Amino acid sequence: MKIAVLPGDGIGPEIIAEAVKVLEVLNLGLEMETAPVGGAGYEAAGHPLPPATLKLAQEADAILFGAVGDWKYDTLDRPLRPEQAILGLRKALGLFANFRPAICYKELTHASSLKPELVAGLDILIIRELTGDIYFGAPRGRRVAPDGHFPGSEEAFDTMRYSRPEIERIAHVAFQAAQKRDKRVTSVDKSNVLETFQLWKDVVTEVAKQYPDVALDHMYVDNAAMQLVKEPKRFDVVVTGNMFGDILSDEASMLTGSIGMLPSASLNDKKQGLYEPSHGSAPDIAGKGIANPLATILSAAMMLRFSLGMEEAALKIEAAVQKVLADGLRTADIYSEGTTKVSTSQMGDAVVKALQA
Ligand SMILES: NC(=O)C1=CN([C@@H]2O[C@H](COP(=O)(O)OP(=O)(O)OC[C@H]3O[C@@H](n4cnc5c(N)ncnc54)[C@H](O)[C@@H]3O)[C@@H](O)[C@H]2O)C=CC1
Ligand SMILES: CC(C)CC(=O)C(=O)O
Ligand SMILES: [Mg+2]
Repeated sequence: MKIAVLPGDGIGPEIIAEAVKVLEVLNLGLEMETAPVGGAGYEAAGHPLPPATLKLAQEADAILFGAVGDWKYDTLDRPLRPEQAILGLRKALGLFANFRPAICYKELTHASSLKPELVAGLDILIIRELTGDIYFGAPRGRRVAPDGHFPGSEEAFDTMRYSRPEIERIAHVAFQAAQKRDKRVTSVDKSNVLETFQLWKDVVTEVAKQYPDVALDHMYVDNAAMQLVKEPKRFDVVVTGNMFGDILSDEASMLTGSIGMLPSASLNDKKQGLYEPSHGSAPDIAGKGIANPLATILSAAMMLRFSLGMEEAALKIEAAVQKVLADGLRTADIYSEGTTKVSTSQMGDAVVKALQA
């Protein structure tokens, strides 16, 4: 099994190092090859997604991805910005289905932004459509300013767009995921305002007829954002578009204690997948050794489960994460009084030790 390891920028290399440690100790015979991506790709090869990195990703059985981006690249034009690397990989590999499980470990109910009783036992699965919507819709651009200057500063536009097949396939993914869980799907849209999401709602409703065992409800995204903090346990599977899913998953992460706890899997129809934490490159804490590596380690577990068929090893990693939390080890983002604060690498070492026990 060949894994493309793409650490990226900011805390990317720090958290990926811990996930790699964890995979190595399991001795699964994985062949891991590292390549630069994002700002690191730009520095090494003049492009955030160098052709050699893309080729490695395309030929791998799975991709383990850190994060890309740094404020210092904000002045670059869009195709050269580090973030284009992750968008480009998602598009090139057809990774349309993004799974973001928001699980509140019982040890972290007090680290959540909500009252412990609201999040105890929380287990939501956000399924975000990942290759459509306003992040990819054409046309987009900036109008040339009257003085002929380009990019112009007069007007800018992006296009929100979904086609029926795109909505159908993500709806099937959501209903099939719900069948293995609590059999409830909430489809989040903005159909009271947007044509795109009227189509979304119609198509999801049609697809639901093929899954009579799953209960479907619809919710506007503004209300969903509110319900997530009011009564998060009312949700089981949430299915939504690319942008709403991006925003709601960051919000949901705070129910689990930290964005450093939210893993993700991005799959195509061949089950080839890219696995990354749901957070970004966190330039504000990069290089300090304080980032939480657990979202990345849990993403590696999802990789073993979804792309490599190694369920047992995935369960072992998840149990090891639970053990280190039960032992009271916490990175700064999930620290609370009475627990032991550890660094990024100490957290990774603790997971490794739990796996060896
Ligand atoms: N998939 C990707 O590569 C993504 C890249 N980005 C990029 O990352 C850069 C920073 O973006 P932000 O909006 O600041 O989002 P971010 O997710 O990087 O950080 C938001 C906040 O969460 C904290 N945080 C994030 N991950 C953490 C971890 N593992 N442990 C502890 N704290 C953590 C950060 O310190 C920061 O305070 C930007 O360039 C952005 O475009 C953002 C999201 C996803
Ligand atoms: C570059 C962004 C679209 C990445 C992001 O925020 C995400 O995937 O959560
Ligand atoms: Mg995001």
